[in-house]
Amino acid sequence: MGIIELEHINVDFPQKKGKTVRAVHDVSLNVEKGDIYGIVGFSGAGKSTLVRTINLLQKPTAGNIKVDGKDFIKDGKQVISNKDLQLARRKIGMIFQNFNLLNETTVLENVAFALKHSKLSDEELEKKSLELLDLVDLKDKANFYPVELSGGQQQRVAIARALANEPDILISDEATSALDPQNTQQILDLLKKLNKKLGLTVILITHEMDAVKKIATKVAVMENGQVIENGNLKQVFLHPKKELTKRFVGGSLEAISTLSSLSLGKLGPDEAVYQLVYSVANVTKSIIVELYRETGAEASMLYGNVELLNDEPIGTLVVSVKGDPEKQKQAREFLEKQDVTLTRLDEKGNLYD
Ligand SMILES: Nc1ncnc2c1ncn2[C@@H]1O[C@H](COP(=O)(O)OP(=O)(O)OP(=O)(O)O)[C@@H](O)[C@H]1O
Repeated sequence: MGIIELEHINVDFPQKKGKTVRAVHDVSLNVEKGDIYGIVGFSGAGKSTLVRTINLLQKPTAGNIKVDGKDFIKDGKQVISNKDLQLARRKIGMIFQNFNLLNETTVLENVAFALKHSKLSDEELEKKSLELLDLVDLKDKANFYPVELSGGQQQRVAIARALANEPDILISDEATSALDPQNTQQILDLLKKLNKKLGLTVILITHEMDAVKKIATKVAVMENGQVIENGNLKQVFLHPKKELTKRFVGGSLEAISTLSSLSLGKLGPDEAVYQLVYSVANVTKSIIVELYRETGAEASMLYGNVELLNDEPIGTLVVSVKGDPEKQKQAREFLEKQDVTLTRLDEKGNLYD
């Protein structure tokens, strides 16, 4: 049993003249307790609308929703009372791209605000808020105002506030999108720490595959309101089935920027660029050397990197293979037989089509 079970969810928005927009279309997802579940897709894919159904900030038009064993929606109808929903929502924290902090109050008061419904005394409230700030390493900023903090620090305050009611689930909606790479890394590290330390289940909505690669255990790719591919991160990353997923996986920002800085110019008919993604543990021999030995085709390396995908080393190589059409064919056949995910790229690092 998953902590979040979504079955056949539709979300329709009525438009003028009786038309409707289907923002979420027949989505089923099962999130297990302790998952860091990445949901990726371009802007407008339906990510936010989908996750807002989890706590019924957005009511679905059809489908079933069950959270922590409790039915929220059955056949598109709310079956949880509003009072129970209010309590259940406290166990689902949310953080957003723009932090949503109260700028006229201190960091400490921002966190304490989330506990205003509790019966804690002022003293207990302050103690608990300081503990939460300690958890995100910001105890020393308790009396600062949000504007006096960096973006990354403001997001950490938002995380402390989201944790005030000891939620089981934290929904992060593009929480790192407005941050620079260093602050992004800090927030991702913090989410992973909270996942490990508190057993927090995290839903990570993002348009950046790089964020998902760093911490997610599972991933769902959305397009036009639908989940087009989902599963274990490594499985999806190493064996993407859909073109869009390949684009996200292959769209390693670093590889693309390296390729564009090389300014290769239009590729000739005797040249092809390939991206190879593989598990370092499985591929021990040099594919480039073997390629030459087997086919006589020469490959030069344009980009190479090893990164940790959820703590497992994954290699990415971008190579340019030169040779006449017959050699190209042999080279491609050889590469396809290897234990790698092969994607052909154009001179700018985009998918070749
Ligand atoms: N309240 C609404 N009324 C009408 N259409 C809406 C509404 N909310 C969202 N949509 C539409 O639903 C689709 C999905 O939007 P959604 O915000 O969920 O996408 P997203 O993947 O989260 O993108 P982004 O990252 O840009 O928010 C879009 O086409 C959007 O225009």
